[in-house]
Amino acid sequence: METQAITIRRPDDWHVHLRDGDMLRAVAPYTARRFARAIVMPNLVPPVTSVAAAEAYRDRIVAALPEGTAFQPLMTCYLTDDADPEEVARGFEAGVWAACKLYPAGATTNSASGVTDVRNIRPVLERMQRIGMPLLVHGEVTDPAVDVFDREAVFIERVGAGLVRDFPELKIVMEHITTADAAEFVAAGGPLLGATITPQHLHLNRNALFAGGLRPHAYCLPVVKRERHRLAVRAAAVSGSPKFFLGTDSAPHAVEAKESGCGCAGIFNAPFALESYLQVFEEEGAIDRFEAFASENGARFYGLPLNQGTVTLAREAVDVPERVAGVVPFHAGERLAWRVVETD
Ligand SMILES: NC(=O)N[C@@H](CC(=O)O)C(=O)O
Ligand SMILES: [Zn+2]
Ligand SMILES: [Zn+2]
Repeated sequence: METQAITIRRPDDWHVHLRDGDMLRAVAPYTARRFARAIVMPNLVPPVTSVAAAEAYRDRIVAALPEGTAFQPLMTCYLTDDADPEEVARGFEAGVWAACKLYPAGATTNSASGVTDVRNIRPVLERMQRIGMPLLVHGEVTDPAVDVFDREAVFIERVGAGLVRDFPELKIVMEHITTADAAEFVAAGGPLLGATITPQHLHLNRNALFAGGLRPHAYCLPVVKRERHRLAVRAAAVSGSPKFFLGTDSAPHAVEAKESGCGCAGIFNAPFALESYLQVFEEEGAIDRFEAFASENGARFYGLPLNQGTVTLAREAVDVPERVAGVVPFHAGERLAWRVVETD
């Protein structure tokens, strides 16, 4: 008989953009109502590069949530060319930072201060390797000669493979993987190499960008790819391998910033993320592997305890509104098959 409901251990989101100010207050509750913890991206303006800035941001996140919300933001350090190994280690050892984030300069939203050449951060990476601090990677080259759709695969060739070779004891997460190349690279690596997977890269291929006209709300980075890549990423997500885990990359932008002559990259998927992922696991005949992907693999990779609470989803249709918190959510106007009915 068809599964009618599923209860899983309370999940974590291993990659989210909570933003700041009014946007933070508007969107953070959607992450906190579902996830016990989240790895919070540091690409604010200015970026979160110091321990003091991370602590202040963490306080603003907690203050943005309803009183008594049990949600733990896990902060990250935005690496720049002149990142200081001492500051990085100090923040990690003090329990402020859970990881460092590598943005190749210019690769994505608010990455202008990112790293221009990984050789510039070798001392930081050596230190991170020594203290067991994970490196989270936006894995795209920025070379304008490289086709936008090839930037992840070329990053693996030019940068990723070297990182894994030169830092064999460093925990590395390839964030928001989008290609068969990335899925294979991660699967072939050792246990210290993992990857996060977003809902949009499981649902959409690049046709979605042009379905009946230009679709800014399907635009994120890395951009969605060909169908064969979507299928490879789906296969990785449902494979049962502990190397792949949930990271929504929920990345809200104001409607005017998306629907523009030069629209921002990012999809706001926090409100219905679990419903969206579960639909994919069901389509792939892998409902029994959903809990590991959502609630276990990431925590084990990071070396953190598993959560205690649970979330229950039932087979009940839910209509995704056109706007949530004033932002267009992923799946806007669509009907999803599963609904969260209980969290405790
Ligand atoms: N994913 C996106 O398309 N956008 C993210 C940045 C990122 O994760 O690369 C954002 O901050 O808007
Ligand atoms: Zn990114
Ligand atoms: Zn992101």
